Formats: sequence, C-alpha cells, structure tokens
Amino acid sequence: MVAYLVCVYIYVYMREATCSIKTKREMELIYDSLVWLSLFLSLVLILRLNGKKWRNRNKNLPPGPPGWPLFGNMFDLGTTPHRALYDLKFKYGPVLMLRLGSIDTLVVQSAKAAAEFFKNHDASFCDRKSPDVLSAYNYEDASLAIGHYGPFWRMLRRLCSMELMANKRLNETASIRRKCIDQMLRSIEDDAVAAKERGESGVVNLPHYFFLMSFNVLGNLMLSRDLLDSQCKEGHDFFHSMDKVAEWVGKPNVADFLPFLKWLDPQGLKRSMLRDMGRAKEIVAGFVEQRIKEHKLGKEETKDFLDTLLEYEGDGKEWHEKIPYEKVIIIVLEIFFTGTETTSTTIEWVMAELLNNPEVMRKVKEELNVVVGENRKVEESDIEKLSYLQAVLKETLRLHPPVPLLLPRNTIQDTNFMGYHITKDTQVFVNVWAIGRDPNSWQDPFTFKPERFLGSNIDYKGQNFELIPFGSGRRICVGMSLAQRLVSLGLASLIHDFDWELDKNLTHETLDMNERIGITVRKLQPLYLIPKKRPRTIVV
Ligand code: HEM
Repeated sequence: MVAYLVCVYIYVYMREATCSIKTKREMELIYDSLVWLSLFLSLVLILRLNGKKWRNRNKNLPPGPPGWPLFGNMFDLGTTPHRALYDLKFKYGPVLMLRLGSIDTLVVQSAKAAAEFFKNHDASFCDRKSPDVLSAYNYEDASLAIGHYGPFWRMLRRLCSMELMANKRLNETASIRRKCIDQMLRSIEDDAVAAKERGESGVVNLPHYFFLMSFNVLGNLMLSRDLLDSQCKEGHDFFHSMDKVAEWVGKPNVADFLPFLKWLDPQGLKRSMLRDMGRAKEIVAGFVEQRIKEHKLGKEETKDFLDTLLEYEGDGKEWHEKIPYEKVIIIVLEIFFTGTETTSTTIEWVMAELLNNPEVMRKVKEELNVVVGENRKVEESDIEKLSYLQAVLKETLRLHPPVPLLLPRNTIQDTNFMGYHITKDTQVFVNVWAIGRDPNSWQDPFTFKPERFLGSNIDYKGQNFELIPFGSGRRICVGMSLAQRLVSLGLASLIHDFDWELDKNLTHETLDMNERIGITVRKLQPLYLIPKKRPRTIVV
C-alpha cells in the first residue's frame, strides 16, 4: 500500500515536472526521481521476498542450495534443468527445495519419493502451474493439460478419457492410424527415391515424418479431416501456426520466474504467442463453424470428437451447461499440441538408440519376422505379441522421457510431505529423467538394455514409480493408450518396411545423443536417416 502511494506521488510529481521542463536542473531532478523510484521498488521487492523466507524460517523445508537475491536458484538450472537437478540430488538428496525467481519449487527425484507423492499426496499436488505465454486468449481456463483442478477440468478429463481415449473408441479408430501410417511410409519412400534421383544421399528427417503422421491421425480423430492433404490449405497453415505455438511454449521465459515482469513481456513471447495462436484459433474456428452449419443441414457423418464437444450438455453432476465455443476451439488446439511433439520425440529417441545398438535392432527385426512374417503388414493386434519391441520402448522412455520433469504441478494446500512443510502454491517438478537413472531402482542404469524388461512386470502406466514417463495419479497423461498404440505400430512398421542406415559420415559410435530443450526434450541434432525399402510382396 505504502509502495503504491509513493508510486502515485512520484508519478504525479513527474507528470507536473515534464509538462513544464525549463532548465537542465529540472531534467536532472526527473532523472534522480527515476533512479530513486527504481531503488525503492527493488527494496520493496527484496523485503517482500525476505519476508516470505522469514515467515518460513521455523518451518521444516526440504534442503536445497542457497540462492541469489531476487533470482534465487534460477541460474542453477542451466540449459538442461533435468540434468542440473539430477546433479543436485547427490548433494541434497531426492527431495529438494529451490526458489526460482520468486517461485518456491519442490523437486522429487527418486522412485520412493514419487510413490509417496502420487500415492499419498496426489490430491494436494494435482493443480498445475501454467506458463505466462499460455495465458494468451485465456488458454489456461479451457485447458486440460495446464488447467486448474476443478469442475471444468474434471468434466473435460472424463470426456476425453471416455470419448476419445477409451479402449473401445481406440479399437474403432484403428483403421485411421493404419491409414495415416501407410501414408507416412509411402511419403518416406517417395521422398527418398526423389532425393536419390536428384543425386542426393536420400536421407530423411524421420521424426518430422512421424510428427506429420500423428498430426494427421489427430486431425482425423477430432475433425474427420486429412489436414495435411494437398487439398486442405488451412491444414498446412494450421500446422505451421501450431509449430510456432509449440516453439513459444518451449522457450524459457523470465516472466515465469519473476511474475512482476509479466506486464512487460520482456522477451516478446506472449506477443508472438498471441499472433500465432490467434491464427491457429481462427482456422479451427472455421472448421467449427462449418461443422455447425453441417449439423443444421442435418448432414450426419460419423461422429468425431468435435461433435462430442459441440453436443455435450453437461454431466448432470458437476457440470450443467454446454462447453462455450471459445473453449471448444482451445481444447481442439491442445490435443494437437500435446499429441504430436511427444510421440515424434519418442520415435526419434527409439530409432537413435536402435542405430546406436545394432544388436538390439537385429533382435527387433528378428521378432517382427517371427511374429508378423516377411510378407504382411504389422497390425495393432500384433503389438501385444511383440514383447521385445515393447521392452525397447520402455527402455527408451526410461532413458529419454520426452517430458523429463512432467508438467509442473502446483500445491493446492499446505502439506506435510515426507516430514517437510510444503506451502500452498509451491510448484512441483517430478524428475522422471533422474528416477530412470537411479542406481537404487536400476542395475547398470546408464546402459541401454531392453532385456531388463523381459519377464518383468514393470510398466509405464503409473503404478511402478521407477518408470513414470507419462506421470501418475489424477494428472497422468490422458493420451497414454493412444500414444502406446501409435508409437508401437508406427515403430514396428518403420522397421518392418525399411532398413535404416546412418548418413555416410556417421557411425553408431559417432551418433550424437545430446539433448535440446523445447516443449519436449529432443535430440540436439535431428535424426536424419537413409531408408532402404525391404523387398517383399505385401499381402494385405
Ligand atoms: C509418448 C507420448 C507421450 C508422452 C511421453 C506424454 C507424457 C505426458 C506427461 C509426462 C504428462 C504430465 C503427467 C503428469 O503431470 O503427471 C502428460 C499429460 C498430458 N498428455 Fe501426454 N504424453 C504423450 C502423448 C500424448 C498424446 C498422444 C496425447 C493426446 C492426444 C496427450 C495428451 C496429454 C494431455 C491432455 C495431458 C494433460 C493431462 C492432465 O493434466 O490431466 N499426450 N503427457
């Protein structure tokens, strides 16, 4: 209050002064006032931050490294936060507390602590902390992924689980996945042949093809459209806008750590987000309006997820109204956003590990030959029988979880967690990357060894806390079953249809496995590979 009154006073004083500047002395007076104003505001801020520390001084907080005034531990995170946090674990143990700018952050880094977190305290930690860029167009209010825990979120979660991701629904949509994977295989082959004809090596950016394929699967599931068909111009624009949206979300934003800078948008990320999300929203709005017209004309096609969202009228328990039109658009955007980058990142790491470990690749091919045979396509019904391929997928997700800190949780109420006092509004990271490398959970944790999963019951479905790449508890990934089907079938088809080789100046010893952070953790160098079509007569 005092700060506010002083600011108002200085503002009025300066306005008067600037209106009647006459001399150099008066100019100096204004500059002096500005310096005093900024000093005063910094002091207020530091006192506020210290005040919080002081209030917490008698509470039993988890250990953590000392921080800088104002910035706290922001600089301790470096460019790959999951790795920096993993290093801190050796000094401070598996549960630690950081202060990132003005945000208290709890970090959980062992299977035992994760089990305690998800089994006994999930209700206290099931809210989300959302990044500032996703306040554009009130995205967070309509979001399943970063939305606050409450009636709207619960309704949407149920709707998504039952109408889009339930096993029955996924079985009914198997042909869509098959169709989109076939299109991907054909484009890879055509593009590689065309490149060879131009005298090039024929390398293809494999994860990009997978990204396009998952984008197309989601377009079919939600909007009954082949968005990347050459006939669908809006589909291509939508793809490019969504690509940009993902880029802005993936960039670290100083305003997330120092919320008093939000209004300034110092890196211009929110402005960029408003532009690109605005374009993506416009395109989806066009699809939605067209669908509403079709409904009015009584054109009844097969029902997709957009129909479900538009027709929904409440669950009679917690939610009693239709989903507002603006929210429908955001929900559609979000499913594209969450389902494409994660699946293509997973494929990129699996293929990189397979090329790095030729013996493992040989075993995957051998299993495919035994289970599927040389002359037929892989089908979803084969996946259960491909136990070595499933082990390869688990081992990849153990070492390269695409979302290594899960999506940040937020603490709903003051909570006693493993004897520590965690205050309301504390952000939480669960470092599944560190948990996957914990020698207390894994023998020989740094070696890529799919065999460890053969004959083991450990799965990634949220019950085995040493392997939780999809999270666990109430906010576990809602798209897990779809991801499992899409990635397994896509991967099996890629390996069954092609032999994959590294470009000529690379060997499996020199293949780069470094990471870069974005919306997911991808390979620093995108995976370019040469596909060689395997000769076979496909019997459909
Ligand atoms: C291999 C692929 C995928 C991985 C590794 C992955 C990983 C994750 C993770 C770690 C979370 C946060 C869980 C938590 O906080 O406990 C999450 C949430 C979510 N995922 Fe996925 N995901 C994948 C694929 C998908 C797909 C295909 C979709 C949808 C088409 C999807 C939609 C979502 C949504 C909507 C949420 C938010 C759930 C909520 O907060 O209630 N994901 N995912």
